[in-house]
Amino acid sequence: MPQYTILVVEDDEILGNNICTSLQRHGWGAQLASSSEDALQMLGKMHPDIVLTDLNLPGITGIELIGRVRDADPDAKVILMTGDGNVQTAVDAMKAGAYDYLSKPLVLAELKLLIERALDARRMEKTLSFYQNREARDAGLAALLGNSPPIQAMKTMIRQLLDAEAHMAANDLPVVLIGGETGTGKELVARALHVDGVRGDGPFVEVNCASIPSHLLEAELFGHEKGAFTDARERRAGLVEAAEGGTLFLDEIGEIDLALQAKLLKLLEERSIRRLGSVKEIKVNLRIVSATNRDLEKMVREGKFRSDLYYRLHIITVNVPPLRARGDDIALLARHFLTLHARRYGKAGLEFNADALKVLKGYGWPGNVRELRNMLEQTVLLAAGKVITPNQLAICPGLSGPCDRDFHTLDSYCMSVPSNGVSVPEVERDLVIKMLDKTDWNVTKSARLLGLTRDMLRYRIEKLGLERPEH
Ligand SMILES: Nc1ncnc2c1ncn2[C@@H]1O[C@H](COP(=O)(O)OP(=O)(O)OP(=O)(O)O)[C@@H](O)[C@H]1O
Repeated sequence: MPQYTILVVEDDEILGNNICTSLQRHGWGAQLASSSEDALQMLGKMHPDIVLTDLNLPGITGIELIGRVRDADPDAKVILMTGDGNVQTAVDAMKAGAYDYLSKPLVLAELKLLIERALDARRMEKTLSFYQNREARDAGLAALLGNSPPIQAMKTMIRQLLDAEAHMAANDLPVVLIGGETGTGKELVARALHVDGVRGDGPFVEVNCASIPSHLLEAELFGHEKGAFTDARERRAGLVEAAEGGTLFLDEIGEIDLALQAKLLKLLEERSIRRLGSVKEIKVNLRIVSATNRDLEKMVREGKFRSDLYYRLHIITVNVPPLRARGDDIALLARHFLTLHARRYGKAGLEFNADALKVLKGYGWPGNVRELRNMLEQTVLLAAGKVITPNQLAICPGLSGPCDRDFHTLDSYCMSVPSNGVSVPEVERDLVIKMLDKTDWNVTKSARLLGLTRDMLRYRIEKLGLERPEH
């Protein structure tokens, strides 16, 4: 199925069919409507990316149709084909909300270029609205709960940084590297820097460098020209361009390979990119924040991470403390997530008893805040009464106390073999779900921690019919 669809509205059937054939030859889906009325009916079923309409149509005119399409499907881009070359018509079309216009007789190469541009714009808007919707759900620093000394010290440092940045030029903000174990809240910190900072009105574009295979990451980041590689059927802007005026958050920066590291260095140094297959430099104006749970210094020593990139990335470093070092914040966060999940599952009034709080505080939390949140979801789901006791907490009692083990070791500690037998497929399912929860459905990371390849894990996710739960 073609990735993009175009609805052509043209009452001259021969011309309309010719346009559709030409568009299909470029790999786009195209359908013909011979009147505006037909087009409006097809709109609901087809949800085209682009509506290419003639001006002079019987019944509803092309200009009127533009407004109707904008009302019915605001995401579709409308291009008007005008026969008269009249400037006023073009102005009316743009006022009505057209993306652009073309004069007849059509030059197919021009039409193709215009459609590529409109598709680019549409893709970019989609990306931005996705990120902006996500962003709207989260506040800035206020969303980072916790009053323990290490969290307070971190928040103070962030506030000082934001204060200093308020007096700086927006395109001169220092690059920030956020460090900390998995699940500590690095992404929340990155969002806080964005939302509470001078670029708060711009987009926040997050790229998880670990979840995109490295051969695709470059194209995702920098975009590509048509034909730059086998699958590059369209010209596409990358996520760096999508972050223009806002923040580019490179999560799990330690996972990118050395070749791409060189390109990132260029972005940081020259603030410009080149789409794959293009010779044109595009200047970008954005703030770069990155995060990692890896020891980048060690990676530099081992030759796995470029030292020049490392020095560029960590001009300012924010270290997010592990949950086990946050004392009373554990109880505060636990109560917060208990209330949150209880509301979701319609189980108001849940509370921990004193022993449960003691167990929570004494546990090592290798998966940090994410583990606490996920664990409590299960607790709430299974809770029969109002009071949560230690045995309702899905943590391994043997792990109470500081924990410095990795996931592999941890899970092997959690294994017990019931005397009435165990089903291996069930264990497999359980293990996959637990690991995906632990990594917030980061397939690459889960695969690594399970000792599988990404494809093997993907296969299992499909086979087991697993879907990421909505939060
Ligand atoms: N201080 C906090 N207050 C409230 N929620 C928090 C806090 N810290 C983390 N969380 C929540 O815990 C979860 C994990 O946080 P986040 O994704 O920011 O961690 P991370 O360090 O970026 O993880 P990873 O290293 O795996 O990418 C999220 O749901 C986040 O909202």
